[in-house]
Formats: sequence, structure tokens, C-alpha cells
Amino acid sequence: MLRSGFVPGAGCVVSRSRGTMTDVSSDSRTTIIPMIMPRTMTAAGRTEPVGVDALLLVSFGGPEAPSDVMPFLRNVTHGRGVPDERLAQVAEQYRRLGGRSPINDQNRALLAALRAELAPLPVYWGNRNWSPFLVDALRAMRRDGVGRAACFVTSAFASYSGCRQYREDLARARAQLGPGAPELIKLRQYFDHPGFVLPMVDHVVDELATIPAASLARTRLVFVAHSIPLTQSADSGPDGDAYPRQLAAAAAVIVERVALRTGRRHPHDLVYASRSGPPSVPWLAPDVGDHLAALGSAGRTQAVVVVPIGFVSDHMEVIHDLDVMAAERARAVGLSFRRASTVGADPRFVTMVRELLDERRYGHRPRAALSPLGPGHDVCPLWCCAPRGPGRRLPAAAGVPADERPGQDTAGHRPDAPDSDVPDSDAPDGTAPGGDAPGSGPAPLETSDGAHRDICDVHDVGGGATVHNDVHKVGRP
Ligand SMILES: CC1=C(CCC(=O)O)c2cc3nc(cc4[nH]c(cc5[nH]c(cc1n2)c(C)c5CCC(=O)O)c(CCC(=O)O)c4C)C(CCC(=O)O)=C3C
Ligand SMILES: [Fe+2]
Repeated sequence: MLRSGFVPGAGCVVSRSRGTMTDVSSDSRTTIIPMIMPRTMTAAGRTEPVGVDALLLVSFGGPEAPSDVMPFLRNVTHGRGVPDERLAQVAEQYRRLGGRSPINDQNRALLAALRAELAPLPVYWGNRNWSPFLVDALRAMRRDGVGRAACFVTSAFASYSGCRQYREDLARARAQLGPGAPELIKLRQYFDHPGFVLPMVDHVVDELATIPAASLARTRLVFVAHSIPLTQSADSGPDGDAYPRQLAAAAAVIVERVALRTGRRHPHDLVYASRSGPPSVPWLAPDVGDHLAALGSAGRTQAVVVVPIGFVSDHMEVIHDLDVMAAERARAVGLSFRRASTVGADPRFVTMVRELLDERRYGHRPRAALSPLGPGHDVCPLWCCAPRGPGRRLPAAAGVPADERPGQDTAGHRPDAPDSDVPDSDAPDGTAPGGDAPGSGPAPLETSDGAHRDICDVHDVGGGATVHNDVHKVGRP
């Protein structure tokens, strides 16, 4: 059994024992959420130090050859009813890159940097959707005697797709492996950690430096994240709406830090890319392409710096949806287009992983966070980012033990939802994670050019709108 990562004396802290306690959520809402969590957790949602034998880099995965593309896409969309036309369209995007996603090589670079940073702690790598798969990584860990590993996920934000789904896939991999599968903990979300945000500040400043001085007064920062269904957005985090709020918080930090560096506070927007699923299901909007077209038509903007805040590397969705598709929409309306790089394997990002790890294994404080929203919980509470209401409820690893074995009595209901005993108005029966059924809460978003232009004009007026209006309409009363 490897012991290199253990704090002397801390290895005996085992998170299997349970106690009931009360957690007051970290935001200003006063919802008291009764839940089951490890006895090692404090009321602030933090844990006592816990030793680990390894770090597991957990990522999305991507195809490495043309023959991988369709099987990979089927893994990604398994059971979520993504239409064939959409898959064919995405397959075409991968084929344009020679059938090879850049994401695996980016993870190899991050893995090498993490190994150098964390040695002698062993670092493993596993993906949700493509080789090396999570189960292979867990098998290698079991072989090497790893009893407990900390998971670092290449997604900075809360949401089913960006957090819980990884934990569900980890639970499935543990179940597949069977006895001796390592115990897993997940490092916290890092959307406003300096190691994630400050490299992006540099990248934005770099892009602004390429824009002629005469255009800078009419340059907007356009923050982009992966769109998700509105129901998924409303369900994100322990008490809803965490995804758009975390995105807005991280964007606001970057805008302020850029202003400190350049002396100019650029107006900014938060928009979304890569939506899929049937048009009848509302997703976070506006789409980055529609937004750029509207900005161009409104005529008050000369240049944009697109900031892919929702992503940690320049993978396929970034280079295709932004550098190809969004850039084309900008060009068509005469907008000068720049795109800031993601963090990738920036040394500060690598150091951040060490800091997140040391928070958990040594109890290091303070936990760095640059926005008023962070730092968030160390351990995702029960049903964090899970769909509300009746529906598919899968076990999720690396959270509270009860989440890995959802109880019969609560299956289909999220106990912290105020209306968990009555049919849920915005999560119809059978709603799968990812949302296949239209929600009734927020009004479906118009994405036609005309309607969209109206929305854009609203936030052009102030010149510095933080979040697009529609995210405020999402979620619970
Ligand atoms: C929030 C979020 C992130 C950011 C957090 C994170 O990084 O995890 C993300 C990342 C990524 N998404 C990626 C690729 C894909 N995402 C898809 C589909 C979907 N993503 C969703 C959400 C997210 N996705 C959702 C709600 C769907 C539809 C329903 C479903 O199927 O769950 C599909 C299927 C086809 C399509 O519908 O577009 C593909 C191929 C790649 C790899 C890129 C590469 O290869 O370089 C990466 C990093
Ligand atoms: Fe995706």
C-alpha cells in the first residue's frame, strides 16, 4: 500500500462513518438543508484532513482516430436522446480535425505537469468517454495499492454535466471494478480560484494588446461557456442556479483584473455555445454566434475578445465552435474577433491543483477564491447538481457516502427541494439529466435575430452588463 501522500496520523480519518447534521449554504439564502454527511465534515461544508495515496486526473476524453469518432459520440450521448443529425454534425467537426480531438494531448501535457508538481505522489488519468477510461485508471490504482485517491476534474463549474455526471461515472467505474476499488474524494470546484482565473486575465490582456488603440473604447469582452438545458442550470449546485452564477462571478473577476492591468473596464457579456438537443427544450442562451451577429448589427461594437471561461483547454468545442463558427459570424458583420486562450497546463493552474489537494490532505487555509461566491463546499452534498423531481437517480462517487447508494425512500425526490412531495412543475416525470422535456418555469428563449437584438440592446445601454438577462429568469423563486 502506497503511503507517500499521507499526512502522518491523518490516514485514520475515514469518511465512511455518517452523522446527520445541518448545513447552511454558503450564499445569502437561508435555506437550511438537512442532510447526511461524513462525520469528518464541519458545518461550513469543509472536511478534516484526509490522506490520499494518489491523484486521479478525471476528464472528458475525445477520439484519437477517425474510427473512434462514432463510438466516442455514442458514449457521450448514451441514453440522452441526442438526435442522429446532431451526432453527424459533430462527427463532421471531429473529421475536420483528422478524427482526432486535441483534448487527450492537452490532458497528457497537464498530466506530465501534475506529475512533476506532485511527485512522489502518483498521478493517474482516466476519462469519462474515451480511453484511457476511468475504470482502467481505477484498476491501475488497485494494482498499485492505492487505497484512496483525490479526483481533479477538468471542469471548474457546478452542473450535472460538469460535476455530478463525472461523479456518477466514477461510481459506475468503481462498481464495475468491484472489490478493492479505491475510495475517491473530489477536489472542490475552482471557478474563481486565482490559478484558474489569473492565467485567463493574462490571455485577455494579451488579446487586447493586439487591438488598435482607436478600437479599444468599442471592444467588448464576450465570455462563453457550454450551454446546458435550463432545467439543468436551475438544478446546478446544492441549491440551484450555481452554474450561471459561478460563470458570472468568474467573468466579473476577470473584467476587474483586466481593468486593473489596462486601465479600461470593458463592457462584457456572458453567452453560451455548443447547445444540442431538440429546439423545443430551452437551453441557456444567447448563443455566442447569435450574440456576435447582434452586436455587429447594433453597430456600437468594433471588436470582441471572446473568453472561453467555461472550458479549461482549447479542445474541439473551443476551436470549432469559437474559432470557426463564432469567428465566422463576427466576420460576417464586420466585427474584429479575438479569442483568449484557456488555462491549459499553465503553471499557476498546476499549482492550483496542489493547493486544492493540500486543502484536503493537510487542511491548508485559506482556501483561495477571488469572487464573493467562493470558495464552495469541499464535498458535494447529497443530490448536488442532481435533477429535481422524479426521474433517473444514479449513484455518484466522491461525495457523501449516501450519494453512492441512493436510498429507496428518497429515490426520485430531492429532499432539500421545498416541494419534493408534490409533482414538480418544472421537472416533468421522466426528465433525464440533461433535460429531454421542456421546462415550464422560465419562458422559452427566443433565439430569432429580431428577438435577440432586443435583448442585446438592453444590455448595451448600460455598457457593462454582467450577465445576460435570461439567466436571472432561470431557477427557483
Ligand atoms: C457543461 C459542459 C461542458 C464543460 C464541462 C466539462 O468540460 O466537462 C462540456 C465539455 C465538453 N463537451 C465535449 C464534447 C461533447 N459534448 C456533448 C454534449 C453535451 N455537452 C454538455 C455540456 C458540457 N460539455 C451537454 C449538456 C451536452 C448534451 C447532452 C449530453 O450528451 O450530455 C457532445 C455530444 C454531441 C453534442 O450534443 O454536441 C460532445 C461530443 C468535450 C470534448 C471536446 C473535445 O473532444 O475536444 C468537452 C470537454
Ligand atoms: Fe459537452
